[in-house]
Amino acid sequence: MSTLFELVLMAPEAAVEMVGDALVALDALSVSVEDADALTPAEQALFGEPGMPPPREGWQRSRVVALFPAEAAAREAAALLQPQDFFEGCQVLGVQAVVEQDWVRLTQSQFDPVEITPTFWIVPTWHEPPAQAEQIIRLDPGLAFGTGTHPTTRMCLRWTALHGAKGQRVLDYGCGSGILAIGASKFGAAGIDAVDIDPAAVESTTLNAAANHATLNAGLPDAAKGEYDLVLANILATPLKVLAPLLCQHVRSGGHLVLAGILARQADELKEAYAPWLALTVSDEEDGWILMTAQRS
Ligand SMILES: C[S@@+](CC[C@H](N)C(=O)[O-])C[C@H]1O[C@@H](n2cnc3c(N)ncnc32)[C@H](O)[C@@H]1O
Repeated sequence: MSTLFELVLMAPEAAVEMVGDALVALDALSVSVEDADALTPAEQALFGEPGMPPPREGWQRSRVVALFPAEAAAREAAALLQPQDFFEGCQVLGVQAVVEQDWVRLTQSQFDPVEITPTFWIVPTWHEPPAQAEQIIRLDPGLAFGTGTHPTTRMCLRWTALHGAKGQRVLDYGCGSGILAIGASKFGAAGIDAVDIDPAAVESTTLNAAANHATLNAGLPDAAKGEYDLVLANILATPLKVLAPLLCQHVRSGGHLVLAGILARQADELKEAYAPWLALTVSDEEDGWILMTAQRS
């Protein structure tokens, strides 16, 4: 039995779906949109009682509730969503612990093996791998962000599978569960650093790497050192823009930068942010999310 953490926010009608996608990208265990009757008295004080006109034009009188396995994950999601210009008007109402329940069983029932390519699969430990799987990442969802169920993670893994990583030095920046770093190891990377601002993610990456017999160094962001053949970063557009000089400086001549967590409509602002160092192009797209990549000359 474990405690779940609930992140509750209000969003403009036009952004509710995108906010939901972003929360899924941050590995919320579930995201639901509730109607106005679900507003607590405190929320009603902020947003008006049910039946009243919306506080602002275009606001949906409902709240978005996302469940996270850890408080740090819920607070990180809140911090990432709040300042996004795309989510302007989005207001975080709070993060709170909710009733204890057997969320392990809950999440297990929601995760099946995930196909990245016909021969590359993410397989929860309680499942048998499919017969055609040649490269397999064994991962139990819920320990940290990154289960392979979101398009952003899948696109990064697919890129690695298609391009290979044999003998390459790889940096997974914002490693979460370590899934991208472990994926790179399955394709021959040698010398992998996986870093995250969240110590729980570093711990989870270490555990998942051991379970997958992947050799890597997991640590906080300052563990990223020098130049890499491949830099993978699946975060969100705003932090990716801030991180542009740092991430580019880690790409060696001839090496690749692979970015995810970007909505299709954010492509131009990302290109602009990276233009002083690298020319990003859109390499893949799934469900409105894009993969942007660049090769250093
Ligand atoms: C969407 S998850 C991606 C997890 C995994 N790499 C994947 O592809 O599924 C983003 C991760 O980036 C981390 N993160 C967010 N901002 C960061 C920053 N400025 N520096 C390092 N890590 C960051 C978060 O803690 C989270 O684990």
